[in-house]
Amino acid sequence: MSYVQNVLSKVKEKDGGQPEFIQAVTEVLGTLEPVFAKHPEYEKAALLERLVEPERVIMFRVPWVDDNGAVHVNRGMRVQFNSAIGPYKGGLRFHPSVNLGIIKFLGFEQVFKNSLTGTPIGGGKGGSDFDPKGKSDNEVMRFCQSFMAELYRHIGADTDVPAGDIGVGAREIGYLFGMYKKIRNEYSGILTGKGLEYGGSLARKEATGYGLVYFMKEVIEAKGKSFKDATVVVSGSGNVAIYATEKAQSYGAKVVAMSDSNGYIYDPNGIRLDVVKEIKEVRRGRIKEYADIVKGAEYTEGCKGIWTVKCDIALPCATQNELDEESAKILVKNGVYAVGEGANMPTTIEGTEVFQSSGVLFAPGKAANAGGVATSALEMTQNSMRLPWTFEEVDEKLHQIMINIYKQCEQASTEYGFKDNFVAGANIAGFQKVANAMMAQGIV
Ligand SMILES: NC(=O)c1ccc[n+]([C@@H]2O[C@H](COP(=O)([O-])OP(=O)(O)OC[C@H]3O[C@@H](n4cnc5c(N)ncnc54)[C@H](O)[C@@H]3O)[C@@H](O)[C@H]2O)c1
Repeated sequence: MSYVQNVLSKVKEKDGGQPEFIQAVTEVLGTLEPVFAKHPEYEKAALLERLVEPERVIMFRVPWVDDNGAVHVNRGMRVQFNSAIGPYKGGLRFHPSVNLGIIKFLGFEQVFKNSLTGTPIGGGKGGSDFDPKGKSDNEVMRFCQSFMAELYRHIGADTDVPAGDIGVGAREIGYLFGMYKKIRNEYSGILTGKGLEYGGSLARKEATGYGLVYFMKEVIEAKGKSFKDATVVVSGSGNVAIYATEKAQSYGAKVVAMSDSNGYIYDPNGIRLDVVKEIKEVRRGRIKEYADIVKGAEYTEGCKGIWTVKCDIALPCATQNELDEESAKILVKNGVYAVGEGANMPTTIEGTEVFQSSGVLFAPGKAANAGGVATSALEMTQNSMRLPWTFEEVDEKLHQIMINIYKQCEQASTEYGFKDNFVAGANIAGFQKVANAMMAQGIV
């Protein structure tokens, strides 16, 4: 058994109850064999064993009181996965599905993604099984305050800088930041995704979606294709989905479908993003309402059906494992030629294999959606300088970062004999920098 396989089987044994984490480790390690063949010194330093073990896992109780005076208790956690190249950085997710395995998978992915951005940030992730859906603003505030009353001792501008993720948007970041400042009496950039009035960065909101499209532009243009007049399907209708749609439309693409966790809308005339933004960003409603407002649009219950909509480019931007083998086969049959992951690990391993074996250009999330965290790093830079950049400055830097990530993936995949395999390219390029830093820093 090879060193890589050996470590993988140990992870499966030790973390058997964490399927998403095992999936993420399997996917990454599966592409690293040639790197270890070239670098036997990594095995001697037990590099992989160290890489798959978080540096620190913090788990804590989050008690809070609802508007009726009832007491609730949720579980909070922060996984500080790897700080070889910078302070831990990664989002907080508030969703009932959150458990340690999911947060570890996200933290593990984050290590490589952050490395790819070329900015000095390590990998971490956190969250809670709290569900903000249906809660009042005051309930969300009390929850966030209780969450930060514990988290504050573990984070810091040079230690760990969390951000938003599913269920953690501008409102939650504001409440979390306010509580940190009150407890510490310190005004520093301990969270990103902040409001513009208190240290946030212009273009952060747009960054993940825009970055995804910047990355896919490089991928498809290298093959002589273009977003102009391409038919695009975007799953989700949250932060990533909305701004991926906006940028794709600005390049002349026709986005015909979007979804939420209940179902999807199909609009043959092209999605009207102003309506989606009104429903999702202002009213916090359901995507279903779109079909009541826009003539000619249809709503279908069940979110998986979105992958039956014929398209040239698919951008899964909702959640993990939303695109499985069956859906991948339908997309291929319908002529999809490129898939770019806006969400983290939205495609199952089997789904990815379908795309790769069918010659579909497949861009994994850790490269394609890295624009969000890259811009968070730019927010950290602006906070340290105490000087904000304009929207155009940030957007230009983001665009350049995405082009660089594409180039790194391209070079690494070609160097190791995986041409056009962006999964291998992203894993190898992301890994290499972290591995070199870990080797330089000794056994820690
Ligand atoms: N926001 C960022 O900057 C960022 C950066 C990198 C990666 N991501 C990843 O992108 C994904 C989306 O994040 P977001 O920030 O847009 O979250 P969000 O909460 O703003 O939106 C998530 C959207 O997905 C929908 N959804 C949930 N489950 C679904 C399903 N099974 N099918 C269809 N739709 C479903 C929700 O209704 C919502 O519209 C997550 O995987 C997240 O980890 C986000």
